[in-house]
This record gives sequence, structure tokens and C-alpha cells, in this order.
Amino acid sequence: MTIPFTKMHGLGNDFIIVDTREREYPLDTNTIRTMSDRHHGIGCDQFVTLSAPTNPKADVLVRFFNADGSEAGACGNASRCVAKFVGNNPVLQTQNGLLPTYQQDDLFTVNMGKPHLDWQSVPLSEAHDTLHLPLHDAAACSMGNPHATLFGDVSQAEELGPSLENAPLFPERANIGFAQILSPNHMRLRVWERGAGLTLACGSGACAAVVNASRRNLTEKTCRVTMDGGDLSITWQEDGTVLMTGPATLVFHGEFA
Ligand SMILES: N[C@@H](CCC[C@H](N)C(=O)O)C(=O)O
Repeated sequence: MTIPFTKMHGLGNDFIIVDTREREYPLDTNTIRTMSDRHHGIGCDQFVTLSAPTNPKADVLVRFFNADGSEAGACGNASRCVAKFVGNNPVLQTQNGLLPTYQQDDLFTVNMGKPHLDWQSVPLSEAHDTLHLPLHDAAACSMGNPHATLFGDVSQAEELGPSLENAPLFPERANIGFAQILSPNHMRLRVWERGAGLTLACGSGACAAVVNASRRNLTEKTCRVTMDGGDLSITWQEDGTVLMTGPATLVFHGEFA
């Protein structure tokens, strides 16, 4: 059997999307890992499946898997790509709830929902103030997936990312953002992603970084986030939800044998 897929990316954070709404495919963890492998498969940071929603208010049920086969509760860049793939501003049903999407010209906005700021929700393995963790003074929150943001030197991502992702403080591992504040409305960010390593951009990581930076009064609640792959615009709104806006790019369609 062959598996039809679509390759997309958001600022170079790349995805394999398999649409199972009309037909099921045998997508076990091994297949996901092999297809995601850049040497033995197609290659991607995250593998995304689409199926029929179980919530009548949603248009599509979306699941996100990292290249190592682990499932993630959220993926901002893939959510924009799914919005483009499905079309007509779909509401996405995800592990983190229903996410409305909007298109304006070439840009896609996803309402990523409310960040979770308490230590149990990140989750951390023990009680700590999530604004100041005893780990490089990082700040943590969940955007439906665990994030910690370190403020200072973005060049430390490769060196510190692997050990921090797996630190005992994060029982479900964590995505580790390295942020440098450039102005109250602009930051530089690199993210070492759980299950995928250093990526060119991380949408949920950009949301988490702006939430954490504005909680510390380092930035305003609307902030441009410049990552290696390009820029996202993030707004932590008055109603508590976070809007993420950026491009979504179709690369090619294919079939995996
Ligand atoms: N690239 C993503 C995040 C993907 C999931 C993450 N690695 C996790 O395990 O939580 C994004 O754009 O948000």
C-alpha cells in the first residue's frame, strides 16, 4: 500500500501531512518515524494526521507527532499549514481544544488558546514559580505543550537544548526556547524542540516566549518574533488567548511506498 502525503512548511519548520478523512492508513509509530527520517524517509520535524472531527463545531481533527514518534498537544506552524491545506478558515480540533483560524492574503492566523501558567500544567515535576525556574532562570508555560524560555544568549541552543529538554524538572520533557529581547516589540528566538531538535521556527515556542517575556515585563503583549526561518507576529490578547500569524507554504505532494 502507498500512503499519499503533502509536504508543507511554516518558516522552514517542516511537516508531512497525511489526510485520513476519506481513507485510513496504517500509521503506527514505526511508520511515522520512518517517513519522518531525513535519510530513510521523506523527512520532517513533525508528522500531522487529519481525520474527521468528533466535535460538531470543528472542521477537522488534527494530531501532531514529532519526528521521534512522540505525540505533541500543539504545533503552531503546522496549524497554519493545516489551515491552508483544508481552506476556508477551518476550526481545528486538537488535544489543546478548538483552534479557530483566519486567512488574510498570504498570512494565516491561528488562535492558539490560553497559555497555562501553573507548574502542574506545564508540567513540572515539583512546585516552582513558573516565572523563575531553578534552571538558568527560565520561565515556563504550556501552550498545550510544555515550553521553557531562557532569556539571554540564543547561540546556546545547540549546547544546552538536549540536556534541558530532558531535565528531571520536566516529566514530559520540554521545548526549550532561547530568547534575546531586541526591543519591547521584537525578540530573536531559537527553539530546541522536544522530539525534533533545533528547528528553523517553532510557533507554539514563539507564543510561549512572548507570554513569558511579557509576564516578566520584558516585552509588550504584541511582539514580532524573529527565528532562523523568519518572523511570526504574536499577540497575547485581553481575553487571555494568543494569536499567532505567519506564512504557510506548500512544498509538494507525494506517495510513500
Ligand atoms: N514545531 C511546533 C511544535 C511541535 C511540537 C513540539 N516539538 C512538542 O513536542 O511539544 C510548533 O510550531 O509549535
